[in-house]
Amino acid sequence: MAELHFFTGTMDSGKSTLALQTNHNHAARGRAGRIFTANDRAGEARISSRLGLTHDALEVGPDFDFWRYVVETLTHGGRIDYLICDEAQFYTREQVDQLAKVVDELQIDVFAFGILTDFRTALFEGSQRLVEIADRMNVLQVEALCWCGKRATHNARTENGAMVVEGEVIVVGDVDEAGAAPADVAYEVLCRQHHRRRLTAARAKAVSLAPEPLPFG
Ligand SMILES: Nc1ncnc2c1ncn2[C@@H]1O[C@H](COP(=O)(O)OP(=O)(O)O)[C@@H](O)[C@H]1O
Ligand SMILES: Cc1cn([C@H]2C[C@H](O)[C@@H](COP(=O)(O)O)O2)c(=O)[nH]c1=O
Repeated sequence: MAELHFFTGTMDSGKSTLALQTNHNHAARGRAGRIFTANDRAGEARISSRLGLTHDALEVGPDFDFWRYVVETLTHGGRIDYLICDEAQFYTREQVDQLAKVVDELQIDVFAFGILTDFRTALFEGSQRLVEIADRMNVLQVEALCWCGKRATHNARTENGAMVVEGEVIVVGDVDEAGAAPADVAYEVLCRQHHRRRLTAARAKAVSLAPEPLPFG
């Protein structure tokens, strides 16, 4: 039986790497797949992992119709055994419903990968629908870590180094490299406590280096 799988984790937890590994393993056994992504950092129609792997992909815009694409491909003699769907948080609710229909009506496996919540801690539309209807939801085993060493569960956005909690939901970006100058817009994974306190690694360092107040009054 085909299934709709949803693999989730914070940014930088290995989702795109797993997406490309999944594709590799299925393709190696002669199965025919299609790879989709939306707004990848590497640019349109590319899927990229921080481990250095990249692959061509089909770009999913807001009007893309998975059901129509698959039916038209099959009608024209193409073969599809599975779909790899990266950055699935950016898909619309309707597109996730189309993926479920592809699984149920055409017996094609779908492997979807995406972050669950945005920088404000609200569910993304595509991820919410995947949580609601996926056959299996898997949290990635490689844990991204907060600067304090605890498991990171939240994706924080920074603007010129300062954490923000208001703004556009979709802003493509990357996590800052340790020690590098902060990008205009970047992301940092944090545990809930430090996300709640807006305590990024840079701010924690600045606070710890601040001189102790003199013990008067
Ligand atoms: N230089 C490195 N050596 C080993 N592992 C790395 C290196 N750089 C990145 N990684 C691994 O790659 C993961 C990020 O993979 P990626 O697929 O890009 O994540 P995601 O798609 O979830 O944002 C990191 O959590 C880390 O485990
Ligand atoms: C939290 C958050 C993230 N994004 C963007 C930033 C990246 O381009 C992707 C996540 O990619 P990854 O492969 O999981 O690292 O999503 C966003 O647009 N809005 C957000 O709130």
